[in-house]
Amino acid sequence: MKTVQVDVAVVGAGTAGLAAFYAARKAGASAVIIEGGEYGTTCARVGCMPSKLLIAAADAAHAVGKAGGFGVCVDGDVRIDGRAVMDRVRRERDRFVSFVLRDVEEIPDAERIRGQACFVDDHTLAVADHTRVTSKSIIIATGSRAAYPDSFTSLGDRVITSDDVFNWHDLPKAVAVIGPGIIGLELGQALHRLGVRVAVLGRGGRVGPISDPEIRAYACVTFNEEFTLAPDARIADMQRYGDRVAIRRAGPDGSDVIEYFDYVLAATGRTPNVTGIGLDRTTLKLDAKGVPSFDPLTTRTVSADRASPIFIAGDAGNFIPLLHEATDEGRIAGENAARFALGRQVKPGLRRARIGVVFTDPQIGIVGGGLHAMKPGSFATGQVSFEDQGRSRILLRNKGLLNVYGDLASGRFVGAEMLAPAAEHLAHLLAWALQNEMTVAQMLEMPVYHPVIEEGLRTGLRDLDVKLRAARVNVDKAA
Ligand SMILES: Cc1cc2nc3c(=O)[nH]c(=O)nc-3n(C[C@H](O)[C@H](O)[C@H](O)COP(=O)(O)OP(=O)(O)OC[C@H]3O[C@@H](n4cnc5c(N)ncnc54)[C@H](O)[C@@H]3O)c2cc1C
Ligand SMILES: NC(=O)c1ccc[n+]([C@@H]2O[C@H](COP(=O)([O-])OP(=O)(O)OC[C@H]3O[C@@H](n4cnc5c(N)ncnc54)[C@H](O)[C@@H]3O)[C@@H](O)[C@H]2O)c1
Repeated sequence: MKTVQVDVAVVGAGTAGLAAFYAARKAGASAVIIEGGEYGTTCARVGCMPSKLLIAAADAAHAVGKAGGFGVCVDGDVRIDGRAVMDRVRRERDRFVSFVLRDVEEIPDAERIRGQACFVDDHTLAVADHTRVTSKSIIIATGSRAAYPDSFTSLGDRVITSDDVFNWHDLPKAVAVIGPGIIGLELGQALHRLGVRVAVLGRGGRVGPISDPEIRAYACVTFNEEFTLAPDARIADMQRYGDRVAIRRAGPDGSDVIEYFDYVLAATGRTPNVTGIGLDRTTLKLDAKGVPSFDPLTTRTVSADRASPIFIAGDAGNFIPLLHEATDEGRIAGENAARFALGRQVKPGLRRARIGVVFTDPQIGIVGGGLHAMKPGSFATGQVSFEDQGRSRILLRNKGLLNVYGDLASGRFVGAEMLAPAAEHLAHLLAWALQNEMTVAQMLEMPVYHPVIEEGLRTGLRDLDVKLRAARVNVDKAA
């Protein structure tokens, strides 16, 4: 058994782990990074990048279908070559992965350890059966994995997760996507646009990360115009039937509907990789899901009896499982783990305004914590529909509804939920305003070009401004 002694040991060489490792070294600590799986990160291998590559192909197919609306006639058959689609997805994915691999290979061999790491105690890790690492502080950056109910396993190789999709060499004919969350909606719509028969089936009525009932209802109708989305599908039974899966569920009129699919794509959520890594041998406090409790500002975990030497970052912490948050948390964890190891004070790091984008069409955008996180009665809502919005109509992308929320007491913008064309851009503008604590009146002083989709956002903000002013007049009158 080899032994290694360092200031900081990072478990997991994903986005958060790499950011943590570089930050710890930059802060003057000696560090090692331990990887139990393949190098390359979830984002590049099976996450953000391949999913957006698949969506890009789907959007190209969709654009051909819409061209007639502009008087541009594509005569003859439009054929989707599934092999070519998947070939590009895998080729470009491999290119993104290669950039990560190049960076990882620049890390000196002595600072990189391969193998599954497991805690022995708060300061010690066993890596596979070959290395024991003793470290002044440790960062858990082990990521997450797709999770689905045990009952799905009876479907054998017919149940797949998003990881499997990006290794396909061709497109199947029919896929049932279970779980209308972020992954289910993105992949479900993309597969549909690529000619796969798709049904996206949920439980309980959720649609992606949307918590505003108006936006959710609008999204549900809009997506259903294109493909089957049943957020509360009431699946009675899923059975393997030869090489296919038969799904029995209640149809709209209450009668039984049975449909057959090549695969069930389980998109029922992800679970942090914190089981089986020996956390029971540490002094960490764990939440109900077995995830270490931690302070999101410092990323330091909470230990039973003293200042914890263990930090956590990225999906492993299950706080905001998004790429840019993994990078931020990794950097904060790396800096703080180094400070702790070198006998300095742990400090809060920068946490940015919350933003979420789902790459459907129209896209979903959430800014702030979402409607469900806001105190009832404390805010007003401004609204805009994109159905008659100038630029959106020009582009034939006039589908969408946006709600913006403003704090009644301060007049500040506090969040938004939308299904909108170019929501990725609208959400960024709004997130920047949120982080700068702008009032709605200040936001309306900002320039808006013509004709652009942002004019729609301005209409929503004007509506909100009127409501905030009216509320203030009422308060003044009452006083
Ligand atoms: C299909 C899909 C699409 C996505 N799209 C987006 C998107 O568009 N935008 C966005 O912001 N986010 C997106 N995400 C989320 C984003 O990919 C993750 O939030 C991010 O990759 C998490 O990074 P991480 O460093 O925490 O985990 P990872 O990159 O998974 O790194 C964790 C590493 O730890 C290793 N590991 C685990 N256990 C051990 C152990 N015991 N010992 C040693 N090593 C270990 C793993 O092998 C892995 O390499 C998507 C995710 C998926 C699945
Ligand atoms: N664009 C992006 O930023 C992006 C894209 C993909 C993934 N991600 C990240 O990946 C994470 C995981 O995504 P996800 O879509 O797997 O999880 P999710 O939590 O967003 O969605 C899971 C969905 O499955 C449903 N569900 C759970 N169990 C079910 C069951 N038995 N039957 C039917 N439905 C069921 C839930 O109600 C929910 O709608 C996201 O939270 C996000 O952080 C982000």
